[in-house]
This record gives sequence, structure tokens and C-alpha cells, in this order.
Amino acid sequence: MPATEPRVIVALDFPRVESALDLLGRLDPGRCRVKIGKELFTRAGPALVERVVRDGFDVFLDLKFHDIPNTVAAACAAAADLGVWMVNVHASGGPAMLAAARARLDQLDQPPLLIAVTVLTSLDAADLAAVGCPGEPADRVLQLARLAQTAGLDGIVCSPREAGGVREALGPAFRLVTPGVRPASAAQGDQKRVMTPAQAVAAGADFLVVGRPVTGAADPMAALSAIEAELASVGPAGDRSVSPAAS
Ligand SMILES: O=C(O)c1cc(=O)[nH]c(=O)n1[C@@H]1O[C@H](COP(=O)(O)O)[C@@H](O)[C@H]1O
Repeated sequence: MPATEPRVIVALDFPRVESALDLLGRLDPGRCRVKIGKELFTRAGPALVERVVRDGFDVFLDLKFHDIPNTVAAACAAAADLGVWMVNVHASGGPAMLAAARARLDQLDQPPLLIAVTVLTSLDAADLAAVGCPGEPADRVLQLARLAQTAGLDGIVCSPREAGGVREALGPAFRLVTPGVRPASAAQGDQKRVMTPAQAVAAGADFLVVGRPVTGAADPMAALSAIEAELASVGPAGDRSVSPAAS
């Protein structure tokens, strides 16, 4: 992606809609993207998504669809109707579900980017074993990333720790969206597989999803600026000169 494209996606995870609107009013659509996830969507609904799109933001609608193929395909179409830039589904929904979502969005002139969540960044190897998937998160991420690429998805969500391996295996055009991003001074919270912003980009991440390090900071705009400054220090790393088709 071009080095000038905003890499940071601010996760608007707030218990009050007013708090999200307050931060949005201070953000610049040319500077960052925003993510509307389950918390804000459940409180404010599609009308808020449409409003944020109207305000000029690229919106990642993070509802992590995971259901039977027909239901997920229809939900993706509904998300696209809101004008969002990116939607996500769980890769573990399987090949037919991924293919159905892809086929449905392919009917549109300007579909949003379709991204598959691989292994949640809050899980480590012990958590995976507890749900019947023993092994290293990196191996499972790569397996699910291959599945997503084969089904024609535009990229995946993974932790920055797996970005390097996936990038090497699946090439420069496959979008890597990484939450689990923590500036060195930030609390890890419930995230188990994390890296700093600079490390994430150096590893090959295209987009960094950042929530609490910005939204929970005493001065969110200063926290965002510090992340941007850290990314600027990485230079052109990650600039693989691939233009996102749908951005
Ligand atoms: O799909 C996501 O965005 C996502 C996937 C994942 O594996 N881990 C993950 O943290 N996320 C989201 O990314 C955001 C991370 O927020 P912070 O941990 O506060 O930076 C949250 O909104 C999560 O819902």
C-alpha cells in the first residue's frame, strides 16, 4: 500500500455513544480509519455507521460474522449497503461460508474489503487447546489465512506476531489487519499476542487496529500522534506498492 495511506484504524469501543462521537469529532478521515464493532453497533446501530461514512471516514464494520453460508452472505450484503470500507467474517466458518460471502459481495460494483478473522489476538496456545485446537497460534493462523486466500478474500485479521510468516507465504497483495497492537508503555489488557506499532508494520501489517491505547488514554489525540510518530520512524517498511482495489 502507498506509504501515505493511513494505516491506523481506531477502534471506537466506548460504553457511551456520546464518547465515540466526541472522539470522532476530533479525528481526521485523512489521517486514520475507524472501526465500529459489536459494542458501539449494538448501542447505536446502522444509522451511526451511515453517519460516520457520510462524515468521510473509511469504516471497518467489525461484526465478525460466523454462521451458515446463506446467513453470512446476506449479512455481508447488508453491511455493504451501509457503505463501509471493510467487513469481517470468521475464517473458521469454513470454505463454503467464505465462498458465499465472497460471491455475494462480488455482485456489487464497489464491494467493501472482505477480511477473515483467523485466531483472536486474545488467545494463546493454551486457550486454543482448551477449545480443541491444540498447536501454535501461528500455525493455525497460517492455515486459516490460506483458506481465506483460496476463497478469494482480500485479507485476514491476525496478530502482528504472525504477520511476517503470513506475508512471506501469501504474498504482498493479501491485506493483513492486526489488532494486538500495544505501544511499549501501554497496558496489554486481555490481548495475549501483541507487538508495538513499529514492530507490526516492520512485520508486514497493512493496517493496525488500535483501541484502548488511544481511547483509554488521558489525551487520545496525543496517544494517536505518538503512534503515528512511531510509525513514521519505521519509514517505508511495509510499502509493497500494492494499491488496495477497494479503498
Ligand atoms: O477483528 C478485530 O478487529 C479483532 C480481532 C482480534 O483477533 N482481536 C481484536 O482485538 N480485535 C478487535 O480489535 C480491537 C482491539 O482493541 P484494543 O485491545 O483496545 O486495542 C477490539 O475492538 C477487538 O474487538
